[in-house]
Amino acid sequence: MGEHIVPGTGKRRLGVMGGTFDPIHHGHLVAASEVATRFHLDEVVFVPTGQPWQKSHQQVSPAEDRYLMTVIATASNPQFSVSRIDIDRGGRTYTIDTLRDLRAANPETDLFFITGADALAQILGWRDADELFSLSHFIGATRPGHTLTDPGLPDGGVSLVEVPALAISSTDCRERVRRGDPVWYLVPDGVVRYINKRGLYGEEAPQT
Ligand SMILES: Nc1ncnc2c1ncn2[C@@H]1O[C@H](COP(=O)(O)OP(=O)(O)OP(=O)(O)O)[C@@H](O)[C@H]1O
Ligand SMILES: O=C(O)c1ccc[n+]([C@@H]2O[C@H](COP(=O)([O-])O)[C@@H](O)[C@H]2O)c1
Repeated sequence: MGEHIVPGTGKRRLGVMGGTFDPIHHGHLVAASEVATRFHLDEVVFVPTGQPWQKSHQQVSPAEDRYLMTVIATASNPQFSVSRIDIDRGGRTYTIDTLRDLRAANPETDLFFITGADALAQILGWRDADELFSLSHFIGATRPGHTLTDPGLPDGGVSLVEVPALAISSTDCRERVRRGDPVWYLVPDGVVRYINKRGLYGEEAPQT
């Protein structure tokens, strides 16, 4: 365990950044970019959740809005792409389904699932946690306010990596918009404009 580069197998290396992305912010983008460089990834695919079951107690913006914000935020980076698989599958989103589908669509590819320290600490509570590690390597990225520790995950299945710390959360971005405070420079400019255009996070915001 610890920060190390997983030895190459000669296969294509695909990073997978799953998230609710409500909205996507620069913390997500910096984590993906840093991990891509350190782990020599060929591509990072961002996968917005359909229904994030662990956030069922809170209101979540429509999947199409979260998907479009993710496309806008990643469009200028040739190494980044966005997948609709979790949205189009329907129902609650489980990472085991995400990885099975990506594995089926990309047979000659090594998968690297990227999570923040908060999500990494929860993985043993995810559906079919044992099988997750046979489908993908997991990379836990530092996140301000969350300690990056080994939560007892399988040997060799997880790497921890220090990324430049950005104390940004989607929760904070939503609250700032609700209060009328700016989110410029916390999220990409196009995402600020999209939030304004769609009236997200205000009193009249569209809901799922
Ligand atoms: N600032 C950040 N630095 C590193 N990783 C992050 C950061 N923000 C989010 N992540 C990671 O990105 C993934 C997707 O996060 P998510 O879309 O839930 O954003 P969030 O900011 O945690 O949202 P919310 O505040 O609504 O819970 C998770 O693995 C999360 O740990
Ligand atoms: O598979 C699960 O049981 C599971 C439980 C919670 C979160 N996840 C995944 O973790 C990623 C980050 O989730 P979130 O809720 O922090 O946006 C996203 O890809 C989710 O689908 C997955």
